[in-house]
Parts: sequence; structure tokens; C-alpha cells
Amino acid sequence: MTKHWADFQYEIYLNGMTGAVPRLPTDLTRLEELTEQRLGPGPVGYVAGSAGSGSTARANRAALERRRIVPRMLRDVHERDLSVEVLGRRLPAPLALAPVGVLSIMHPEAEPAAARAAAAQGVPFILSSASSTPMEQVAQAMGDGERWFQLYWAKDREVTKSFLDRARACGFTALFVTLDTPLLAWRPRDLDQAYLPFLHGVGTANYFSDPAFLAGLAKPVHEDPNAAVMHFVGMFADPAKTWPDLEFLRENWDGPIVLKGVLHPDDARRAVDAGMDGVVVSNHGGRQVAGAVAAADALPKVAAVAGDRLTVLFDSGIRTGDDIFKALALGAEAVLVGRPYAYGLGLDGQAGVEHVIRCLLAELDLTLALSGHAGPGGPGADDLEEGTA
Ligand SMILES: Cc1cc2nc3c(=O)[nH]c(=O)nc-3n(C[C@H](O)[C@H](O)[C@H](O)COP(=O)(O)O)c2cc1C
Ligand SMILES: O=C(O)C(=O)c1ccccc1
Repeated sequence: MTKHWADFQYEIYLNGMTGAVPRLPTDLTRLEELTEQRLGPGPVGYVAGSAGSGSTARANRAALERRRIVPRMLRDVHERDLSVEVLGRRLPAPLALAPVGVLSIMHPEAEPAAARAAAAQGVPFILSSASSTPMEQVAQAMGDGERWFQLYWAKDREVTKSFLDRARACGFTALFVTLDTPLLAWRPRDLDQAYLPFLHGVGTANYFSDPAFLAGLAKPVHEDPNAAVMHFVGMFADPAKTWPDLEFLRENWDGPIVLKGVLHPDDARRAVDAGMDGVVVSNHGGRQVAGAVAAADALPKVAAVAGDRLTVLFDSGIRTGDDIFKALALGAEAVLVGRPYAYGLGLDGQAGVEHVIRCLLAELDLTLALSGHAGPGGPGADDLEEGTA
């Protein structure tokens, strides 16, 4: 398992002999700017954008950067293994691709290309409910690659039930229920550009291919696309939902259920009480509540409540291998990454997404080794310090 990421390190290092430079930068923080140059302000504005004036997205980065790793020496790190067990599955590394909707705004091959990249690297792909490709086609594109389904919990029970049945039938093994998006937030960058892709039917493929959704329309989608879009907007999420409603999902999904968007320790307790299997500590990459707590600041408190009762995953702000190290040290078992892989897709399709996965894991492997750890189970609170810079 480890050899794979080390091979990539050597491949990149040995490029120095021939002067062959990689197609994309190995510092993934540069991808946003490159994607903007390539694709223009609309699509990148949507992906890069966040809630309000961007304070939560900035806080996510600051909370990771503020924490500094204190490396330890002379610990025999010559043999390393990045693999972890998450939700009952053995993964080659503590990483999955986060659910990102409307990927066709980044690249015409959209979700199938990203899913193939994940499968090729052995990393789980979490498909968004707001995918621009129907889930069956994404499943087919990725063969037997590990896939998890993200649910936007619709107002209409029949649509939710139908999504769960379809996801199960095409091989999705875990369900990620996103709780932080009962309404779409105030996102000035999109509002000012009037750029909301789903108003043009982008990201509605799972709905427009769903018998339960289509049954609610007066006319077929092609005869009145605007009415279909408005039906989607009106039902894709439900601000009236409360904790007892989770029972419906527990009854209709046999596999693991993970609640995405948990930030308060009491909500983690509720997740345990509701029979959930895990949580993603996340503020949706800063896209929902402006002024929200940084996800990395919320992580240790949620992890303390979870103990071994819940799987704790983390996202919001991961850009580098050392960010992954820090999330592990703060109590995450694995992380999800969103925007960086969307940019990789925009810049170079499947190969761009593979580049992002390989860079993150090659860098994680080196960060672990150079800090005195042979695997993702090593880092803990003792490895981090609050820095001044
Ligand atoms: C363009 C875009 C679309 C997203 N769509 C979804 C979605 O459909 N469902 C969901 O649960 N989260 C969605 N997210 C949030 C991601 O799953 C994830 O929480 C976030 O991107 C993590 O932060 P990062 O981008 O800093 O890695 C989206 C994020 C972006 C940037
Ligand atoms: O943009 C998002 O963050 C998101 O979650 C979403 C919601 C609805 C449709 C597409 C994406």
C-alpha cells in the first residue's frame, strides 16, 4: 500500500534528472488561481466561493495553519503504511473525495472522471445528490471502486426512499446525510454574478432521472424545464427536519450512516443516540454559515464525545499533506477533500484528480515519516502546538 505513494514521490523527484516538470503544480494551493485563468470567473467563483464575506473559509485555513507540528526524531520510520479501516472498509489511506455537486461546470466528463480517478487510486468517491450525472452512470464508470452516497434529504419521502433504493442497487455502501444545508446560504460571489448552475438544470441529474421525482411534475422535464427546476429547488432539502426524523433513514438504509456537518459535541451525542455510525466534522468548506466556528477548532471536542462510538471524519480547508496530519492529530480517522480535486478535474480531467490525490498522499506519507510516525494511527494531541505564526 505504502509503496504506491512512495513510488509517486520518486517519480516526481526523478523528474529532476530529465527536467520534466509535472503537468500541474505539486503545491495544490496554486490550483484555484490556475483554474480561474483557464475556466473564467463563473465556475471558479461557484467552487471557490463561500458564505458571506468568506470569514468561515478563512477561519478554516487559519485554524489548520495556526497549529504546528512538533516533529520527533529517531523513531524508525523506514516502513510505513497509510492504510486505515473506516466504516468497516479497509482504505489505502485516510482520504476520500468529498461530495461536490455540479461537477460538469468544471469539466465535461464531470463525476464519472472524478470517480474513475478515485477508483484508480483506491480512494472512496462520495457522490453528491446534486451530481450532474445520474448515480447509475457514475457507479458504472468506477467499476468496483469504493463508493459512498451523499444524501440531500428531500422534503418528499418517496424521492428520498427512491434515492436510497437506487444507491443500494448500484453499489454505494455507506450513506452520508448532509445536515448543514437545509437552505442554501447567502453566497455573494454567486449572487453578484447571477451564477447558480442548478437554476439551469445543472446538478439535477439524479432528480430528473428519478421516477418518484418525475411523478411530482405536471409535464415532462423537456416540455417545461423551468417547472422541473423549480420543483427541484422547492424539495431538495427540508428545513423542518428534526432528530427523530433520522429513524426513517435508519429504517431504510442497512449500511453505515454518517452525518455530515456536525460541529457541536451535543450533536455528536445525538448522533450516537440516533444509532448513527459516524459524523463528518465540517462547515461545508465555509459555504453555509458565515462566522461559523473553524472546523479544525470543533474537531477535538466532537472527537472526545465520539470516543469509539462514532467514526469521526473531517473536512473543510484540507489543502496539503500536513493539513491531513493535523486533522488526524486532532482526532479524525480520515479526511475528505473538496475544492482541490474539483480544480484538478477542471484543469486536467481524471488525470488532474489523480494528481491531487497522489500529491496529498505522497506529502502525508513524508510528513508522517519526518515527524516520527509510521502510519495514520500515530499522530495525537502531543504532536501539535499552537504556533504564533
Ligand atoms: C462546488 C462545491 C459543491 C459542493 N456540493 C456539495 C454537495 O452537493 N453535498 C455536500 O454534502 N457537500 C457539498 N460541498 C461541500 C463538500 O462536500 C465539503 O464539505 C467541502 O468542500 C470541504 O471543504 P474544502 O472544499 O475546503 O475541502 C460542496 C463544496 C463545493 C466547493
Ligand atoms: O454548493 C454547495 O455547497 C452545495 O452543497 C450544493 C447544493 C445544491 C446544489 C449543488 C450544490
